[in-house]
Amino acid sequence: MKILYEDSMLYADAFFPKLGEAKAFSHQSITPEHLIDVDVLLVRSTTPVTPALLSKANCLQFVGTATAGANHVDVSFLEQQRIPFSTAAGCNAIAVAEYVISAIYATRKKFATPVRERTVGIVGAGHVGTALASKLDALGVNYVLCDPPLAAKGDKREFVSFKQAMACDIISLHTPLVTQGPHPTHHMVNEAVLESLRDDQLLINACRGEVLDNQAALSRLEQGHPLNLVLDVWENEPTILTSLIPHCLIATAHIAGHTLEGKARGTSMLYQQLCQQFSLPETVTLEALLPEANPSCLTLADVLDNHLSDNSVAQLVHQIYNVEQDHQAFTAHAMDAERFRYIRKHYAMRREFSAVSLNAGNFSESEALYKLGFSR
Ligand SMILES: NC(=O)C1=CN([C@@H]2O[C@H](COP(=O)(O)OP(=O)(O)OC[C@H]3O[C@@H](n4cnc5c(N)ncnc54)[C@H](O)[C@@H]3O)[C@@H](O)[C@H]2O)C=CC1
Ligand SMILES: O=C(O)C(=O)[C@H](O)COP(=O)(O)O
Repeated sequence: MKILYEDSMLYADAFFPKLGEAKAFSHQSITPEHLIDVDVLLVRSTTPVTPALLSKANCLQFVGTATAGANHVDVSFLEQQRIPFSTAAGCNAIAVAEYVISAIYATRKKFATPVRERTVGIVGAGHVGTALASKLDALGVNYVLCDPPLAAKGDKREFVSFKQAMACDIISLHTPLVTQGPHPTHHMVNEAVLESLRDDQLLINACRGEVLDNQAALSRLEQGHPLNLVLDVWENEPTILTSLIPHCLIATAHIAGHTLEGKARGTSMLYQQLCQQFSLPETVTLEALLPEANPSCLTLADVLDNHLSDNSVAQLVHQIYNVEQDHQAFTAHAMDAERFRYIRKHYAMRREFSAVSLNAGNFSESEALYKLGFSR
């Protein structure tokens, strides 16, 4: 079996050579000729899987993306061609949720009300939205969920309307990019929605750039209306609207999902799916590959006051991941497509909270921190 995989798939060289002849490619140099005689194509979001790319594929039996989003793949074309396709659904949900938690606490001083007294409107209650909800629960922060497709499918959780979600103190977007059908998300946050936002709201977009009308946001800011933005994703990546960057409280290069665990899980999920698809035994496990975090253990007395104040949560969370550092790196130099790609390619992947165990001592709210994701 010939397997062609994108070179940014973490630990791919530990997994795929066990299944056949495995070869890496770079998204910038792949051509249709590379697909000749290939059985399996594995990508991340940087390789658009189009009819043109597959035009010379003569024996393709499986396409997989080691990502949650699939808007870079022409899924209906694969269906027409009867080529099985799989995503790595949920692989980086925790990573994105932890990015959002880090951002909420990094920007907290901009707002008069403490985080615990604000409500988060989570738009899209799938893997990421649910992981975020669970972490907010742990911290005692209120949230509401908005997900009309899930509500229509009979999900039993309580949902609010999009309008209600957009009235929340903090709005966090976690939908796929959908351009058709009853619940499109392309420019879901458009000029009219932006106009309805108050000065004391925070809008976080860590799903897909095109869900927020970037030009409308810039126009509003340039007209002098305050808009508190945290943007990890941008329209037209990597050729983004650079003039929007200086207006953002936090701006990053589509790295919310880039924890070591999130990327590794993406690769390992595709490995498992390939084994199933071709009835092959699974001989490699992710657990055996992940290195120990540094530090791998924190003692609470060193980092926290005696309760979960905003400052103490920020202090702890930011020891593991402070999104402000990614913001500094993103804004340190002039941005263009090359720089955007460079930052993503050389991103020093962070660890998830679960990689760190807490020595909680007598800390009264330690259970909340384990629920937030830290290990015991
Ligand atoms: N910044 C980053 O690094 C990452 C970005 N993402 C993006 O986040 C998206 C969500 O990821 P997951 O939660 O894993 O996907 P998911 O498929 O588990 O959940 C998405 C949810 O959005 C809901 N939804 C769809 N249309 C909606 C609408 N119009 N209004 C409200 N809800 C709607 C769906 O019903 C679904 O429950 C991905 O599709 C991807 O585009 C995902 C991971 C990393
Ligand atoms: O999983 C997704 O969806 C994402 O947005 C990924 O985090 C994108 O990462 P790359 O595939 O661009 O490395």
